[in-house]
Amino acid sequence: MKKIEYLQTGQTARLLDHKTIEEYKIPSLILMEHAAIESIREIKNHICMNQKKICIACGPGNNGGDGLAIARNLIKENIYPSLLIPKIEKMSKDEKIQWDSLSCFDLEIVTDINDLKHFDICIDCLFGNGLSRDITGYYQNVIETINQSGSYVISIDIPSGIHATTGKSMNCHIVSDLTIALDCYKEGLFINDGLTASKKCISVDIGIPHDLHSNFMINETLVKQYLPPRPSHSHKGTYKKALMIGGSQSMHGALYYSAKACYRSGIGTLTCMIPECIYPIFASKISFAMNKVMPCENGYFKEGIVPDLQPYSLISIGNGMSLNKSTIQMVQHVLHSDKTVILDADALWACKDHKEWLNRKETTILLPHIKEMTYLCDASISQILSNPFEIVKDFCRNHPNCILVLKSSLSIIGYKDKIYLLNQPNSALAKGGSGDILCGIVTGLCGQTNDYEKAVVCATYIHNQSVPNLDAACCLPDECIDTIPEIFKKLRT
Ligand SMILES: NC(=O)C1=CN([C@@H]2O[C@H](COP(=O)(O)OP(=O)(O)OC[C@H]3O[C@@H](n4cnc5c(N)ncnc54)[C@H](O)[C@@H]3O)[C@@H](O)[C@H]2O)[C@@H](O)CC1
Ligand SMILES: Nc1ncnc2c1ncn2[C@@H]1O[C@H](COP(=O)(O)OP(=O)(O)O)[C@@H](O)[C@H]1O
Ligand SMILES: [K+]
Repeated sequence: MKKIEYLQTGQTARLLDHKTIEEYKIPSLILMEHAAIESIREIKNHICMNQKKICIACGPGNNGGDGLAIARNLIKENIYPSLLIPKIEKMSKDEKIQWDSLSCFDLEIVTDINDLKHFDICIDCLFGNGLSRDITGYYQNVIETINQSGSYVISIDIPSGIHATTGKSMNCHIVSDLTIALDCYKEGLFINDGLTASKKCISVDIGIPHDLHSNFMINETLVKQYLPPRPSHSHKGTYKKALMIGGSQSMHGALYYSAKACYRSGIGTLTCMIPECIYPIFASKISFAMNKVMPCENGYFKEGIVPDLQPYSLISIGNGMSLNKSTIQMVQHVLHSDKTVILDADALWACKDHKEWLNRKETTILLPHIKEMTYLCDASISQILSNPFEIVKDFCRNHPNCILVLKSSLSIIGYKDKIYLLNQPNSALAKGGSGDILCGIVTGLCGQTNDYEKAVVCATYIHNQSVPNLDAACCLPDECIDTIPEIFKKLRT
């Protein structure tokens, strides 16, 4: 079974290493030994090492120390790697200990960088989390030679040259076939140059106490723990009454998708508030939800309407509403209520000049894609793309009762000082309508628990897993929605 996986910046990962060593009194050499043993286990899961020419390229820090510990553990299995090593006097304290522990073995030392071209497998232990400046000269030469060698490249902790926090290449970087992140994934693996620096990324446990972590990768194991139960003896009133506000003449499909996905995800009762011009078509497509029909003007909600929100405990707003004054008025009215609110699509735009509306006592859940995120912060699309984790953290620090899902092929969820990352690209969702489905699943799950953080994590995962058995290019939103029951079933087993 897959395990719980963690996420940190370069700095916070170092802090956790430090805490483990200083407070938990676990020596760094023990962590290094775990790192070596677990890395070898994973390497074997990916490539056969027998009869292969293997080189371990070690840098001057503890990443290099990991490499030497891997070498010693491989010898136990009768595998004798060659080593590229720094000058002994440049080695860190722990790396020197690892080097001394190899003194009784006669491993080949690579002295000519050109010889790096002749290995089947290269284990990259040049730099990890301690990379502090641009790589030039000798190490640049090493990195470029490894990249051109055609070997199967395995990077330990992070591809050398990628900054663990920013994901930016420090002048040059290794491109790896497999990256084995030690203890936790570093944010830099998923952004900027980091995103394409590894073909595959996994993490291994190296003995850092799990309770030190509070930022998670969203995977099946986590979601199984977070999914709200569905007691057999429940009835519709056990769950919440949700109201979905949205729709307009030209976009009636958006609310239809949200409503259908919401019902598929377990809501107790659902009312859809729509402008009257779309009532006939909407009612002909949806029979399970109640409809609250409001006056309309030019195909949109009429300005100045003040709907009664009292019967509902959960309100989503925004899908298919359009950018106009009545949307702003409705969003203002909803955010001034004492209800849990889910803001999506055009409702996010409506908050552009009114961020103070988000300073509410009740929970507000926001589901922006990258463009919509520009309405919520003072950053451009390119600034958000190159720094998404910091943008999400900054927003959540300033809006402590908001749960933010920054959506793209990677989705980042922020709540207070916590971060979750979903990194499972699914291009079936790269279509209009997908966001509306997410809004529906979020509403459905929030209708079954008051732990909205967990509900949003589950919803984001369930949405991401909706892959009909069709080519990704060909899926319709309805077909994605129709996979939701199977995903729930799998999560409950
Ligand atoms: N005790 C710990 O903290 C553990 C650390 N581990 C490993 O240790 C790594 C971090 O170790 P370190 O902090 O020693 O850092 P690194 O091994 O990443 O490298 C730091 C060393 O590289 C030098 N350096 C940095 N940038 C350079 C550049 N551009 N050109 C040339 N030299 C450069 C620094 O002066 C320093 O000597 C982790 O990524 C992980 O692989 C693991 O062994 C697990 C336990
Ligand atoms: N390639 C992809 N991989 C994973 N998820 C994706 C991908 N493309 C889109 N998505 C997801 O689909 C949804 C699209 O939302 P959005 O852009 O708001 O769509 P719309 O407004 O058209 O309904 C988001 O949840 C996003 O994370
Ligand atoms: K490395």
